Formats: sequence, C-alpha cells, structure tokens
Amino acid sequence: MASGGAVFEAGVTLGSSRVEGTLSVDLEAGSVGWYPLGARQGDAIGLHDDDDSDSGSCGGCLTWEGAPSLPLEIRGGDLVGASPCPSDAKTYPSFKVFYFVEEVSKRRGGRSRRRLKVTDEFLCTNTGLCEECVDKIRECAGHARSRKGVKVVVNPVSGAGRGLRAARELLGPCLEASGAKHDVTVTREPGEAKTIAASIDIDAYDTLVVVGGDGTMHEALQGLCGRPDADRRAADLAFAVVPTGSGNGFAASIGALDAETAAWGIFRNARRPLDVCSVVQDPWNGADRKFMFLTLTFGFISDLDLDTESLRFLGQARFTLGAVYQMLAGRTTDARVAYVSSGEVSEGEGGGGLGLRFVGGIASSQGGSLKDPPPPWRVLDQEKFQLFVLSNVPCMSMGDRVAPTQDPSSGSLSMVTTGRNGRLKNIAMFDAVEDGTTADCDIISYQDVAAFAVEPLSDRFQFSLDGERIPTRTLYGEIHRGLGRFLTCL
Ligand SMILES: Nc1ncnc2c1ncn2[C@@H]1O[C@H](COP(=O)(O)OP(=O)(O)OP(=O)(O)O)[C@@H](O)[C@H]1O
Repeated sequence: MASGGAVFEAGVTLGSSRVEGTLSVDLEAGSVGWYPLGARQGDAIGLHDDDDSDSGSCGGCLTWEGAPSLPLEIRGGDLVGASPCPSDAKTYPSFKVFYFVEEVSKRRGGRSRRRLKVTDEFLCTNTGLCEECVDKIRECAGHARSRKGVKVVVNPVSGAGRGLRAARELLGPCLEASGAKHDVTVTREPGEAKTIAASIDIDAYDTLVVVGGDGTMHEALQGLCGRPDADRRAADLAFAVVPTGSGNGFAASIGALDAETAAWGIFRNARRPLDVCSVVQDPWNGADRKFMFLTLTFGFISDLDLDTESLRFLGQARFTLGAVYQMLAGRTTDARVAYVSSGEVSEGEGGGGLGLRFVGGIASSQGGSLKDPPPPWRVLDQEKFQLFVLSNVPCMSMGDRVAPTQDPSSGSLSMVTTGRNGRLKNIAMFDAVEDGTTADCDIISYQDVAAFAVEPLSDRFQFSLDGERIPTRTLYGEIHRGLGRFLTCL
C-alpha cells in the first residue's frame, strides 16, 4: 500500500453467502481494490456452488451477477466514487462503488467507449465504517477536491426524453457518488440554456454539462460568450455534452459517442481549448454578434438539415433521407465567398479575446463588399457550390466526418467545398463525407481559414449556423482561438 492509502474491512454478499474482504484505497494512484480475506492482489479465487459444482470456479476470477470480477481493481481515472445504500436496522450498512471500464467498439473503426459499472453492495459492520469507506473512496477519486461545481442543463425534449433519463439514471447517481458539488436544471422552454450560461457564477462552477443536442449547446454558448466578461472568463467554464440530440456533431467530434462515454469524460475532466467563431451580419451593430462552435453551411448540407427539421423524431435517419433527396435534386447554390487563410495568423497569435481584427478590416472597406476586399482577404475563385461547410470540428453528426483532421483547438477552420457535380459524383461525395475520406475525393476542396465572409447570390438560399437557421444576408466571421474550453473524451 502506497502512503496516503487506507485498508478497510468490507464484506460482499455472493448469492446467499457473505464473503469477508478488505477494501484498499490508494490515494496516490487514485485506485481502489477489493480482495477477499486471505487473497492478495492478482490472486485467483473460486466459488463453489452447490447446484453446479463447476460454476463460479473460473480459474482466474470470481464473478457474480451484475457485478464486476473479484478481486476488484479499479484504475485511477476510471473511479467515480461511492454512494451509501439505503439500510434499516435489519441490514448491515453498505455502499456501492461507481467506476467506468473501457469497451472498444467493433463498429465505427473500433472507437473506444466507456461503460459505467456499479459494484454490488459492500457490507460494513457499522455505519461509521461505511461512511469512512465512502469518504475515502470519494477522496481517492478526487472529483470534489479537483473541481468547482458542475452545472447540468437538461433539455427534456431532446431525443424523445432520452435527456431526462440520462440525467436521472446516469449523471445524477454518478455526481452523487463523486461527492462533487453539482446542480441540475431541466429547461422549461427554448432559450433557457442561454439564460443559464449568461448568468452562471464562474467562481462557483467550472463545468457546464449540456444534456441535449447541438442546439442546446449552441444556446449555452451564446449565453457564455455574450457576457461582458467573456473574453477573460469564458475559458474558466468547460463545456461537456451528453448527446441526446438528433445530430450530436460536437459529441461525435470529441469522442462522446454515447451518454456513458460522455459521462466518463466529465469525471476524467481533461480540459482542452475550444475555438469559437464570431459571426456578424451587421458588423456595425454589436448586438448582432452570434457565436459558432460547430459549422456554418449553405447549399447541400444546410438544405438537408433545415428542410428535414420536422423529421427530428427520426434521429440520425433524417440526415440520410435529406441527403438522398439533395443528391437526386443536384442543385447548386450561388454565393461570393471571401476568406483569410489561417497562414496569415502567425504562430502564437490568437487568444486575443473577442476582437474582430479581420472582420473589422473588411467591414470598414467599401461598405463591406466582397468583390474586392482588402488584403489579407482573398475571394474564392468559384461562385457555384453544391457543398459548402466551414467546420470547427471533424463531424457534423454521429454519422459523418466531413473534416476528419479538423481540431477545435487549432485556431483555424476547415472550409470544405465542391462545385456542381453529376449524381454519381454526388454519391461519391456523400460516401466520402460519411467515411471521412474527403481528402481522397478529387471533387472536394479544402482551405484552412481564420476568417470568412459569404454573400448569398441565389434566390433560394439558407444559412445554417451550428444547425440553426439565420437570416439570408451577407455574413462575416472570425475565429477566436481558445476562447472557450471543453472536456474531451479522446
Ligand atoms: N423545455 C423545452 N421545451 C421545448 N424546446 C426546448 C426546451 N428546452 C430546449 N428546447 C429547444 O430544443 C431545441 C433542440 O435541442 P437539441 O439540443 O436537442 O438540439 P437538436 O437540434 O435536436 O440536436 P442536434 O443539433 O444535435 O440535432 C433547442 O433549440 C432548444 O431551444
């Protein structure tokens, strides 16, 4: 036992018998183990069952229904904490330990997911010992010590009630077990996530968990980045998302592939810088500013997204339906696009808060015209687009990787475009976007940009900003490197 640890006596019930054992808590490694009396770490033990003399004797470990293998060893970093179980005068005081295990999915390129495990009850001889065990395990997990509060915002309509279930059955019990200070709000109407983020006490909370989709996260970002102290304080509050929306592009991009994996990310607490873009349509009006963390699209993607909004109940399938329709329609959308290449921003630049260095230049020149913008702006040599995606993240949804190498902390955006294509080329483009092989698809062009401006030229034109519709007017945007923070699961 390393220094700073503790060993407790705590039995478990296996079928009808009680097995005495010791629970050892290693504060240095942040790990917890339980070993039956007489066994040492790594020992094999067997359980003899009267009904079936062979069962239970697995040669390497002992398992019981719904519980992990014994001896139980939980690695530091996977430990969430412990919660006392309800008990009465007839039963021993007891507690359960919460932790995560890794599961490598056979689908989606073997991406790693996490599963929450909760042990069976550890029985203690008295209440004082039970409380001591719980406190020590929580101390060992370190969540209450290493962070301020965790604010959870739940969209109850997201994913047909999956958000509420995830909050009640997964996040709530885990947060209790961790001992971390937390607070849950279930939104009552659209826009509430924005109000919460706009007024949250950043001295008291360092994590904002959104249980919902990209729409709820977008709202919360507007609230946080719209605060007067945003350029100094936005990075003090990290976003985490438990994906229950229909697209979940941000969750897909940061490895939060499902609710349990996302919950693991919250307790792992690995903070990364989040680039955020300002987007303005009336650059002379400060109140007009919106904030983007995902994508700006028009043409194929915005049409398939916005035109299928009434089909949200289909989940991810609505995007497939929309894509098939758009591929067959084969429409192009006309726009004038100007940009500042990310090469214009030298290494170490950025992090300058919410200043609009490039947008300020173009906006004050010739009334904001994109025809002949001042340097370092350039005009894209193309006005007809089928695909136009400006992306801060690799994925627009759980089912694609439109910009596979894009990093939300890089200080630049991927501008992914195609011109007019035949239907066969459209299918190839769609496959490449789904598989993350866009770099090998010769009809798709890439640019790394730090600022952008788009002037709509078609009659039928819709912008989608992080999946939300915004007015069809010339817009200007610029990236703010590392303005925010997020908790990564990668
Ligand atoms: N209590 C509520 N009642 C009705 N609508 C709500 C409520 N709370 C939030 N909303 C709205 O629900 C909308 C959809 O939220 P959600 O986060 O699930 O986004 P989504 O667009 O479905 O997800 P994705 O972008 O990942 O597909 C948000 O725009 C939000 O304003």
